[in-house]
Amino acid sequence: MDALWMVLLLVVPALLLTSSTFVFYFKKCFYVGYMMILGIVAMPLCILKSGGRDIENMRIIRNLVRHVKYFLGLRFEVSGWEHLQTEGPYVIISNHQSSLDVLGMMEVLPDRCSMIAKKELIYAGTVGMVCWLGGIVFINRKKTSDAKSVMADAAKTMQDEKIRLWVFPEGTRNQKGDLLPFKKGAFHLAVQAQAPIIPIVFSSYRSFYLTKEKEFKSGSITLKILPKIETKGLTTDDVATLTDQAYDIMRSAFLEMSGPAPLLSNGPSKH
Ligand SMILES: CCCCCCCCCCCCCCCC(=O)SCCNC(=O)CCNC(=O)[C@H](O)C(C)(C)COP(=O)(O)OP(=O)(O)OC[C@H]1O[C@@H](n2cnc3c(N)ncnc32)[C@H](O)[C@@H]1OP(=O)(O)O
Ligand SMILES: CCCCCCCC/C=C\CCCCCCCC(=O)OC[C@@H](O)COP(=O)(O)O
Repeated sequence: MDALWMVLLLVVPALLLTSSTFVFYFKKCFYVGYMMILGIVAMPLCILKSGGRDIENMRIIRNLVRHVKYFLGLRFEVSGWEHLQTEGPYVIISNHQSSLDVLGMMEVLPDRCSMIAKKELIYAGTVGMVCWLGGIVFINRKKTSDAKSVMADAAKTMQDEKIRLWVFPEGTRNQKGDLLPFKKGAFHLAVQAQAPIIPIVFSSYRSFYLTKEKEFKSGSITLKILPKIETKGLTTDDVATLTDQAYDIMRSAFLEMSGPAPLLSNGPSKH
């Protein structure tokens, strides 16, 4: 009997831990489960601090999430901190590879900064509730007119309440080894708020995180904060050029940091 227990308690987990597929699912489940638990901790803290939905809750969220990287074996190296030393509102734009991006965001998230997210995220259990408490602006990606009016309100709030917003201009997650063409919302937002844009580029996750191959190893991620792009005096007519300008800057930084994209069957097209 004792021998059987020995096998169950030691040998089976040891075998499982040598399977990279098992490690992949284990780490992913751990990540979601642990973030849900952190959500339970965050909710009362946020409500006690500010009584409800408030951008100041992002400080609590940032502090609670920062250690999660250690459990997953991830390291972040950040360069260009000086570019975040900007007073007042701005729009941060970054590439979006996975829900793991949240860990990188929390490494660099400035004060009074929330995000734009798809509205489905509000239903993600305690994480969704915490997103709401942290002042995340939810948009319906399928209804451009609704998304535009929500973002126009957000531009006004940015000016009135000196708020920063983080947007993923690709509009969805992407692990193709290159950036997707940018949507224009982030740039309209910056022009409407007359606020600068600060691009942040995450290096590729492909050396440690491969969803198709079911691999999730330890790894290191570089976050490169790039110089701000001014929008003062720009109007709606300038949005297309501004979008192209930001795309070119971020794409070259991404390729430089991560190496060229792997060959794709139908390569990414610009806009
Ligand atoms: C403590 C523990 C708990 C853990 C606690 C975790 C906490 C923290 C987690 C947070 C995590 C967040 C992570 C979320 C991550 C996502 O949810 S990513 C997905 C959601 N985000 C986005 O989609 C943002 C980017 N998307 C956009 O900006 C898109 O432009 C929009 C607004 C959705 C519209 O989409 P679209 O129609 O497909 O796009 P697009 O071609 O750009 O626009 C169509 C036309 O509308 C125009 N237009 C677009 N936007 C506008 C605008 N705002 N004003 C005027 N015109 C506009 C365009 O110019 C274009 O017209 P033309 O120039 O062609 O004539
Ligand atoms: C309808 C349910 C929405 C997702 C539920 C996932 C539960 C996540 C729980 C813990 C993970 C913590 C990080 C949460 C933040 C995740 C944000 C995110 O990455 O959303 C996906 C969105 O950027 C793009 O989605 P699509 O690939 O375009 O679709």
